[in-house]
Amino acid sequence: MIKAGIIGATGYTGVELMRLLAPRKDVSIEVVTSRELSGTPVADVFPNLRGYLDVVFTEPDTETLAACDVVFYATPHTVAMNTASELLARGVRVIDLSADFRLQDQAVWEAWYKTAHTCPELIDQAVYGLPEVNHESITDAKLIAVPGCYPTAVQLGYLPLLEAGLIDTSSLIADCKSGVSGAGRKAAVGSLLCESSESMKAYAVAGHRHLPEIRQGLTKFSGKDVGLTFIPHLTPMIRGIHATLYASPIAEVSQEQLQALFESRYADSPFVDVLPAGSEPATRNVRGSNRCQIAVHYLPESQKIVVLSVIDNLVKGASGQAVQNMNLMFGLTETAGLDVVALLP
Ligand SMILES: NC(=O)C1=CN([C@@H]2O[C@H](COP(=O)(O)OP(=O)(O)OC[C@H]3O[C@@H](n4cnc5c(N)ncnc54)[C@H](OP(=O)(O)O)[C@@H]3O)[C@@H](O)[C@H]2O)C=CC1
Ligand SMILES: CC(=O)N[C@@H](CCC(=O)OP(=O)(O)O)C(=O)O
Repeated sequence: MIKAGIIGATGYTGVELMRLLAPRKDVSIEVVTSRELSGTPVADVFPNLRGYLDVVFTEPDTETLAACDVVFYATPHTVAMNTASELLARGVRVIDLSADFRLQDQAVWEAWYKTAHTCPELIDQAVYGLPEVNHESITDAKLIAVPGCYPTAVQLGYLPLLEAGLIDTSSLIADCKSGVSGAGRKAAVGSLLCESSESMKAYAVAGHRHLPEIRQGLTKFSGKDVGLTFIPHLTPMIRGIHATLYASPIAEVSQEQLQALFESRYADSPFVDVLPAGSEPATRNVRGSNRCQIAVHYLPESQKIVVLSVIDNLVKGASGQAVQNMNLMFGLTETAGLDVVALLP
């Protein structure tokens, strides 16, 4: 039985971790933290978990958390970097859903997150938790940096093209849309129903903190510098990321060749579903599931490749991917507890 702790269990990703882990017979959720709701039973706040999880929120406390085999940080950026090293020193495996250990260049991280990194010595030890790329190293990892939601959708979409060296890397364009749960559960005017429904807008056009994370991954896949324009948009849905990715081939390509490339690259990836040629994936078809659905199109008239990639930001974009990493770290079946069909409608 794997003993698990969740720091920040009242946020959207924390609640999603509880939803995915509570029914499992091979995992026991021992500690769930919330500073605000310490002392309150989980089911009083989240009645969907009644009968599945009989624990009480507690204050985050290293001593209590150290009794776990694995601790998930479902906390805002800059929390994990202050206490993860104590847990690791006590033999606990750490899976961080925030960005504290995602960027390998400390200076770049500090520039984008606008603060000094308090635990730079762990940056090199952290494994970037994208199993479709780092499957082997995740198995041996003690500390996982779970990728961000946009970076998951964008990297999985561009990966086969970059590894195969098929596209011009100097001017990639990632046009991305997110549901409002991506902004977290904290009260914020922009997340109010009256502000976010019946409307759609781009944001962080001048620079979003996922830009360096995506660029870091794409550069590794291609072995070349990558020029990337990444524009996120807020859309009036709760869950979902839709990424439309543009690329120019450097030599002649065909739809059949691209389709075969994507299908063979993801043949052994249980959570990447390459759709038939001509498909137009929708976020609703991955809602609540850990799947990334991808369609690749070649447009002969403009000579552009367009990849469409959709995920649920809270599942493959965060908590589901975190559980996928846990499964690999503990030698379990990669799909354990994640074989869930998307919710429709
Ligand atoms: N929402 C999404 O789609 C995605 C989120 N992420 C990342 O996952 C992390 C969590 O996101 P999300 O669930 O949306 O966030 P929320 O804002 O919904 O929840 C944050 C949680 O962290 C706790 N918390 C806040 N500050 C601290 C602190 N200093 N120490 C301990 N606990 C703290 C809060 O509880 P309390 O204050 O009561 O302690 C709360 O439970 C973030 O880093 C986010 O960037 C990644 C990918 C997608
Ligand atoms: C819609 C929305 O606000 N999305 C968030 C990104 C989601 C997320 O939390 O990603 P990180 O883990 O990297 O922070 C944003 O743009 O800030």
